[in-house]
Amino acid sequence: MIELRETMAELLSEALGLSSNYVSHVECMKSESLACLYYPVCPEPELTFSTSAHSDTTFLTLLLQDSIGGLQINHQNQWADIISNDKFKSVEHRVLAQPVGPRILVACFYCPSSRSGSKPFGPIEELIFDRRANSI
Ligand SMILES: O=C(O)CCC(=O)C(=O)O
Ligand SMILES: [Fe+2]
Repeated sequence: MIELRETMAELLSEALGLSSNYVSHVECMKSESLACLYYPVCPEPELTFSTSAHSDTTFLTLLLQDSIGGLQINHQNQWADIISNDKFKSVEHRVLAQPVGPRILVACFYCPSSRSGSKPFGPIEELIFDRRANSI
């Protein structure tokens, strides 16, 4: 997972047009926690959700899931992502209950290091769009 984090940090940095070590350097995904999720078979999935709509507060979530399905994302809502200044949004998603299964997956949540305490994170300076400079 550590190697995967380093690779993802490099790819995310480059996708933002930043130097490849940028995300790693600011330590916004320095620590990770794993959750093993188990969704039992639901006899009446149309009456409920496995997980209601939400967006993760982590910097990045990676999922290793089986073939049962059910995860949905919402492209319509405009959620602000203060780290990448809206370039990467925290996508709203939910999980439908399934009449088959169980559904089993592992979620890895990447967060700033707990050792960085209350270190504030703001928009990446290089990504701040100056409307005044572009209005001429
Ligand atoms: O079960 C899933 O596919 C997603 C779980 C999830 O959204 C979460 O743990 O934050
Ligand atoms: Fe989630």
